[in-house]
Amino acid sequence: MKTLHIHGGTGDSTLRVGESFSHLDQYVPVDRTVIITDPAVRALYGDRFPDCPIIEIGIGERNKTLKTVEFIYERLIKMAADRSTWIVGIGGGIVCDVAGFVASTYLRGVQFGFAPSTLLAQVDAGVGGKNGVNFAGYKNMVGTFNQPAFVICDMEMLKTLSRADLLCGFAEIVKHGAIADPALFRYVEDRRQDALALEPAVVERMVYDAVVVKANIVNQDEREGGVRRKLNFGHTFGHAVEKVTGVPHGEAVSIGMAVAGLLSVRRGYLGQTDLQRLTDLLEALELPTRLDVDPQQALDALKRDKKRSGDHIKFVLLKAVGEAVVEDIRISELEEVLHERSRD
Ligand SMILES: O=C(O)C(=O)C[C@@H](O)[C@H](O)[C@H](O)COP(=O)(O)O
Repeated sequence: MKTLHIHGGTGDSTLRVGESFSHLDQYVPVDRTVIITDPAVRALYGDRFPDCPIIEIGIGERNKTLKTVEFIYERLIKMAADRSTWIVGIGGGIVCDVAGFVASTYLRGVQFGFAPSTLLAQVDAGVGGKNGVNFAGYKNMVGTFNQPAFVICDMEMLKTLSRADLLCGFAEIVKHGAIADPALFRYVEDRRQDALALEPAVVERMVYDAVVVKANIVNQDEREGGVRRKLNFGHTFGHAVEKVTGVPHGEAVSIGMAVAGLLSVRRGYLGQTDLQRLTDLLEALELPTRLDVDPQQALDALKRDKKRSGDHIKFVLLKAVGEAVVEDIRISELEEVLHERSRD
């Protein structure tokens, strides 16, 4: 097991990569803990949960809502959960987002931790203390910055993931390499077959290196005033694709990274060779890089992004593999790129 720390404004987060989630009882007071999970994760791992009350939420992005949050508040009140209660989210990105948001707001905040069960949640949603829910058609519109006391990344849990879920996690690992760690990017290029076969040492190294990138960025800018925006690489357009097509988050982010790569080339920041490396790697990981959606519909969804201001939007571009920059771009510039791409 390897340990990392995030020092947040509201508290510190200890990230334990390679720890077993069966050791959860060492990190929480079991008699004062409530677990939030979903039925699929409970069916797979419920027999190894510590003996605590469990609140189940529905599976899928459509449950990442204030309605689900309200349902949990009601259950917590019925259980007489008080300020000494701990909340632990065991599940994927949606469970972590909802559990983190509830824990940060119930009684103005109680202690919480995560055991993310998907690769995507281990390297992204579970780490960094940014949790929220969708609202009125806007993605992650209502949320909090608040660090979980601990995050347990148990590699064993990845063995029950579907191929599609696994690939979505690799999209976020590629993102971390692309924005800040060329060695991680190269390692994924070299060892992608072993990673897809879930070779334990290879996956654990990729998770650890990706978490190092995220922790370093969050330690510099917890509340996303500057450098943290780079973690949004591929997400600005990706969220629009996700909304319009309903494709899984990681696939949408993969398309978003390819589009951001094209924009980076167009602006003269990124060389064609590096763009090719990015799209080759995503495709080798069986991730999509092309838009199978009406560009206009995606643009309309993009205009509803919370990072838009007037006719500009904050966009993360690449200067090289391993180096990102955040720029305001005109939506019309993005429109040109999308129309060009859909004509190819
Ligand atoms: O932790 C962050 O900061 C990120 O932006 C990570 C993203 O990969 C993540 O999906 C995030 O939830 C997107 O945030 P949003 O602010 O664009 O809703």
